[in-house]
Amino acid sequence: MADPVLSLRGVTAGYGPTHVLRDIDLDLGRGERLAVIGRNGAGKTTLLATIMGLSTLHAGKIELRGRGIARLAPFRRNALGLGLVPQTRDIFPSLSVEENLIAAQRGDATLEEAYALFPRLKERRRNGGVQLSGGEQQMLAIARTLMTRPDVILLDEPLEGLAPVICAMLMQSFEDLAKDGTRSVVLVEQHARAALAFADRAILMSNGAIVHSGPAAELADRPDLLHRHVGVGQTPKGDA
Ligand SMILES: Nc1ncnc2c1ncn2[C@@H]1O[C@H](COP(=O)(O)OP(=O)(O)OP(=O)(O)O)[C@@H](O)[C@H]1O
Repeated sequence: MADPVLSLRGVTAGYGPTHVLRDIDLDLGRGERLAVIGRNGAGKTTLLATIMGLSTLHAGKIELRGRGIARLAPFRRNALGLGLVPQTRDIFPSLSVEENLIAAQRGDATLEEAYALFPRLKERRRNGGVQLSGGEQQMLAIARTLMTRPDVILLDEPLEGLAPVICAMLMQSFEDLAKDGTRSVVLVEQHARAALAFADRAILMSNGAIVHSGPAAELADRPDLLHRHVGVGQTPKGDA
């Protein structure tokens, strides 16, 4: 890939002395949509954590726009354009929606942009984080990350535990985020079908390694691979 925005080479990482990721090579193009698929414990969250600097890097290189970032603290990586929406959402429950957004604001990011993406948050702007539904909390978590002006957005299982109608709304927001082609979006999802329909390219992870990488549409036509590598109950057809 010519001039990837993000590049990992020979990355082995984990938590303390534990090794979880094994020899990961990955390039992400500018504006690319990448789906990361795999069963529970495959290492998907650890991959995002490693890109953000939230795990222990044992070996390998991580570059953002050609600059080595492996030694930088997470907040420095965020300032350079990496934004993580964690599975835990990490909103401030005691602050209002608007206060949550302002607390995350960096540079010329505006509340209007966040509210344009999620009009529901504007309606709920004076509500406390704790008063929000699960779907609204996820919208707030995504909007908070957007307020840091990332050009690479890492989404960790954003659909988990949410009703189908909310999942559809969130998938539409990811389309909106990616549509002008300047932001790259990495979507970790157990809803394999939804993730593959969104993505340009997909990687399958198993046991801390990338076991398949290719066009998302191609993987969508490989029920054998999806069956083997996506967790129990994730039937390849008819998944949300
Ligand atoms: N903080 C931690 N300390 C030690 N080991 C961890 C830690 N977090 C995760 N692991 C281990 O790393 C492995 C990969 O976990 P990870 O959360 O990256 O998988 P995942 O593919 O994101 O799965 P899930 O869908 O359950 O989040 C698992 O064996 C897990 O037990």
